[in-house]
Amino acid sequence: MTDPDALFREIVAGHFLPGPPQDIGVAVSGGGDSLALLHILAEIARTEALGLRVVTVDHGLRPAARDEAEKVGEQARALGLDHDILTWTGWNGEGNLQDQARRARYRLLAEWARLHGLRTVALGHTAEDQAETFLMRLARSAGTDGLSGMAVRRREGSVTFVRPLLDQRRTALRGYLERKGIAWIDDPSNEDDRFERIRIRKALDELSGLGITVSAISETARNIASVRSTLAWYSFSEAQKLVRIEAGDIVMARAGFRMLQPEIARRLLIQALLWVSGAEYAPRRRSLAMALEAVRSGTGMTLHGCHISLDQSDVRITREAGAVAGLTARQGQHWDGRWLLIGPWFDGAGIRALGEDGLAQCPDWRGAGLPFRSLAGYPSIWQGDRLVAAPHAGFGEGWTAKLLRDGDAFFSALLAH
Ligand SMILES: Nc1ncnc2c1ncn2[C@@H]1O[C@H](COP(=O)(O)OP(=O)(O)OP(=O)(O)O)[C@@H](O)[C@H]1O
Repeated sequence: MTDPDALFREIVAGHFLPGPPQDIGVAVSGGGDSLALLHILAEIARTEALGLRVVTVDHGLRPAARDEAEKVGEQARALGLDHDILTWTGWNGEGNLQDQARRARYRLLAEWARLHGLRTVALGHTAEDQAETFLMRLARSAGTDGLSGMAVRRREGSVTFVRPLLDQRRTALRGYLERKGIAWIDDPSNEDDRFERIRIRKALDELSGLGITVSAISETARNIASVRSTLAWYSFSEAQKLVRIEAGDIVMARAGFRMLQPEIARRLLIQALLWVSGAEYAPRRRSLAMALEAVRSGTGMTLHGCHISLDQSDVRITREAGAVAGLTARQGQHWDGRWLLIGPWFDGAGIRALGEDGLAQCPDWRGAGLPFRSLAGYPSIWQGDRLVAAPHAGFGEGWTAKLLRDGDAFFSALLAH
């Protein structure tokens, strides 16, 4: 009979080895899943060239959380590992708490990893987490992206999050901990019916009687993920043929865009809107459907802080001047998250959108090759009400605007999403 503990080690090790020696981070909440992950990794690290550093996020939401984090610290130290506690203090009492806490956690984990030079952070999600995520997304009528579930690996900037236990069952991991005599913490919010995830977890118990089991759902998520990869590949490949980047605009050949399958066109448009606006989320499905219809009928529209316009040959996605009208920045600061202005800075100079009023002062704007409407959303230098320079509209000497968003990122994001 196969030793179940050895099997866990083999499965987890397969995500990190073989390869050159490396140090990885392990995010441990103190719950059973992540604690099992910690101990399995520690066993692997005993014989392999794998360095571990452990981290716990204290969300500051429950008084006991600090204590629990300290307990994780004790376990880590007993294994001879360094442990850090990161504290989140960001909740303003508004919005979806669980969602905000999750986002903050990933942000803190990524910053922590960068600080310690770790390129990889392991997370303890299990097949149950995957099934719950799938059902939650089903409730929101998700498409292929959402129903693909969580990825085993997900890159965020220079840090990759890895979920080596994503195909493993929670009970099996609890069995591992029990065999080793390791105690874990049951988070009381795991019983709190106010949280959707908990209600879904309970519903899953019922559904499994109908054959809608954790493993069936996980397998479906994997099937859909495979379709998603195919769609992502075709989107990338079409983008290579149709898309060019002009200054800060995404421009797509109109005739080619018309010929795309609706799902591919949708993906290209989402990515263009995200790249131009810098937004974290895609627009809602309905808004996107309207935008695609507007492109098809040749009218264009405003969406997600961007303007979609058409001429004879192209579809252009540009920053909407109105969305950046109130944004200002000073020397050395980024404007609209993507522009840096370089030039003869002086006291009192500031950046803002060129706007129609600014453009009216740029007699040579046509020479720039960008439409009037686009140019209005580009950065310019002002001293009070006086326009000093508008690099994209050919106004003012000695100033350049450096685009900080990498054009390649547009194409690679099509593959990643
Ligand atoms: N407070 C935290 N500190 C560090 N890592 C965390 C924290 N919360 C969650 N994680 C990481 O994210 C993974 C999944 O998060 P989830 O919200 O399912 O955690 P959990 O319910 O606390 O479960 P677990 O039993 O895995 O610890 C965890 O396994 C762990 O790797």
